[in-house]
Amino acid sequence: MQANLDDVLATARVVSIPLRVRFRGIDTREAVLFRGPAGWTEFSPFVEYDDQESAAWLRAAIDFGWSDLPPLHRDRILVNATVPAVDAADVPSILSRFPGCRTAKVKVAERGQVLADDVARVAAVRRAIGPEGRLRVDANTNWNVDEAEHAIRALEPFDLEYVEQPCATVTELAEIRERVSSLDVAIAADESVRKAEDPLAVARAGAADLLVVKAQPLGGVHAALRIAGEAGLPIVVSSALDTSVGISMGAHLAAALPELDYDCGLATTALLGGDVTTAPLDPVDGGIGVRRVEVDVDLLEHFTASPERTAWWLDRLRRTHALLG
Ligand SMILES: O=C(O)CCC(=O)c1ccccc1C(=O)O
Ligand SMILES: [Mg+2]
Repeated sequence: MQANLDDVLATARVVSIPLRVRFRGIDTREAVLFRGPAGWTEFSPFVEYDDQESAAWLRAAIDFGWSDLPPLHRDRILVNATVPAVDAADVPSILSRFPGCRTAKVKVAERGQVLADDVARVAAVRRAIGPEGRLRVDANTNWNVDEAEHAIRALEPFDLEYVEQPCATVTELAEIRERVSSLDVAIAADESVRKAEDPLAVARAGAADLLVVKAQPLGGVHAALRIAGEAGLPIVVSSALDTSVGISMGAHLAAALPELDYDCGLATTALLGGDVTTAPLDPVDGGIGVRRVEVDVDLLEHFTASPERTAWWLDRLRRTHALLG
């Protein structure tokens, strides 16, 4: 499962796809697509990530394009709607992009907003999905322990399945988990897995009830599968605003897990204003299929990044590839 730089560059195409809604401060998503013997694959670390962090994303891309897949246990993955930190009034139109999804994940603790904004947004989502819907929130590390406790108590009446990464550190996660242990709200770790020196530290510390696992930052389907197995906690597979090619990587990871009790964060093509394939892995009836994706040359052309951005990405690809062992 080695791919030299020339193999990668031979088919590499850089795309720039507009987002339908601003998400984590960006309104355009850039990605490199390339093809290995096993099929199309994606390299799309966020632009601010350094080469060291991006190396795991390249390892993942090469793993998906150059190696066989592990045995799969399912051919469809139930997915959550992903609701960015929008105004409560915009919630119904966001949710309409996720047909059939029984679960919604809502971004909270957005910088520049206040708790009342989160309460209003979460209330709007609960109203839209009804009492049977499953509702989870993601704070992306943005609360300290006191803020997290205050917010979780304010949001708890809307019946939360879990709170994803309420605070930044494993120590803080352990403390907030302890403080809200009398409430029926689980604590999930995301950044403490995908950005950690040791992705298993949070599980070992007993600081989370479940783990969010993403294929690209963890070095690929095989590496993420190993980490999930060693963690011994329930897993939610999620993505990073990938094109359908990157989502396909996540879908195969989700399909390879022996147990999958939670809906996955793999419906995010619904937030993109376009895709690289004519058969996208968009959510249908609350789920996505598990299959590889063939790119469409006209769509690659349509979303081709500028010469400057293309040069930037190919340069990044070269530097990052040099870091692989
Ligand atoms: O999990 C989901 O519903 C979608 C993916 C998602 O939220 C996400 C997308 C890009 C970067 C970070 C995150 C995150 O989970 O924190
Ligand atoms: Mg998250």
